[in-house]
Amino acid sequence: MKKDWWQRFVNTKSSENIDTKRKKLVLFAFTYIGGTILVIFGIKTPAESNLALKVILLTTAVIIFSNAFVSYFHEKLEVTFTITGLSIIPMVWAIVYTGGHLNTGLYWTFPFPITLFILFGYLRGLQLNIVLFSGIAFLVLSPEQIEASYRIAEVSRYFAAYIVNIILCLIGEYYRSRSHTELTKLSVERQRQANTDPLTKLPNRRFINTAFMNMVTDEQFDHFPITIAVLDVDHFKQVNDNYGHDAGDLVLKQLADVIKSSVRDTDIVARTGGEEFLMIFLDAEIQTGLIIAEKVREAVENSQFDIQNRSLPITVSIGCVEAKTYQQFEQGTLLADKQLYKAKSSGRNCIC
Ligand SMILES: Nc1nc2c(ncn2[C@@H]2O[C@H](COP(=O)(O)OP(=O)(O)OP(=O)(O)O)[C@@H](O)[C@H]2O)c(=O)[nH]1
Repeated sequence: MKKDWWQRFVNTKSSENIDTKRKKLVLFAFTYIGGTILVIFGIKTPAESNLALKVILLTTAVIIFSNAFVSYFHEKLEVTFTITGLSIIPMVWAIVYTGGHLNTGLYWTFPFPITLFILFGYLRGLQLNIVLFSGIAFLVLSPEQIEASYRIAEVSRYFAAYIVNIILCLIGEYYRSRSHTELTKLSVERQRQANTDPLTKLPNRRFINTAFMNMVTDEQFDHFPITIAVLDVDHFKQVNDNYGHDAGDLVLKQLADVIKSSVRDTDIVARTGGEEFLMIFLDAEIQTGLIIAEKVREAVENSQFDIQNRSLPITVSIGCVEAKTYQQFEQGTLLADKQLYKAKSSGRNCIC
């Protein structure tokens, strides 16, 4: 909690989801369009003259169709992308080896570089494209080893066009990925600003009501019981009245540091109002919560608040309640406010 509280809560999931969605759409488009073409050519390829090609085209179609279908039922999309991506490579080699339909094999290799870049990103996509291209080059340059026969002029034009295709796809994917990263950073920074109190740099009320509330209501949140403690500066109006608003702001900044250094790293301290702070002690039943709150109260009482070459005495009152479930947490801040009111009525500089 003391440093970079935001790192604990930063949410890049929505941006990752957008990227995964894009890959998924490409995968489905590739599967349904590419798979249909494979089936058509698989059926058209005569079994007597080209059984191996027929089997490979139809088998790849079955793999990519069933892979896309199964992906509706599981979350591990990376596995889906890998299976489809890797099944493409031997199929392309087979097309080049046999020459494909009417010896047009080389022309059908052009859509695959971009598919690999989209499914695997620019780095792994480049590695897989190098593997794919090396295999194609080996086959094309070993005419005596393969069934297909390609003319020399056709092969050299093909290499030039295919390499240009890979380079353009690489450039496109690289800059797309870079702009996606930049946009994610920008969005994270905006989220951080929207959830941060500009004066104390602590989380603000918005953070508690949104990001933290989402975390608490998540099934995987296992930090109950928690103690909710509302802290309010005593007679803060007098600080403003006697020393000015800027001096009051300085006190609030120093106070934020004192509170943060008095609680545990796992605890949350937010500025939820003018001179009001909310502390959330995780894995702390009320007894532990009261001990931490007392530590905070004492630390504030014993701290020097240096304003205009003077040391101001500052005290705080704190209201604490325990929450064992997220439903209790929702009610917790209201109940803690009532406890705070009791502490104020009991003479301030105390905890209830
Ligand atoms: N400097 C400064 N003052 C603020 C800020 N937000 C609220 N305040 C002031 O905090 C003071 C709160 O005063 P009150 O609500 O009367 O409470 P109090 O004087 O602290 O008295 P008790 O809470 O009853 O002990 C007001 O003078 C507000 O103007 C802020 O961001 N900066």
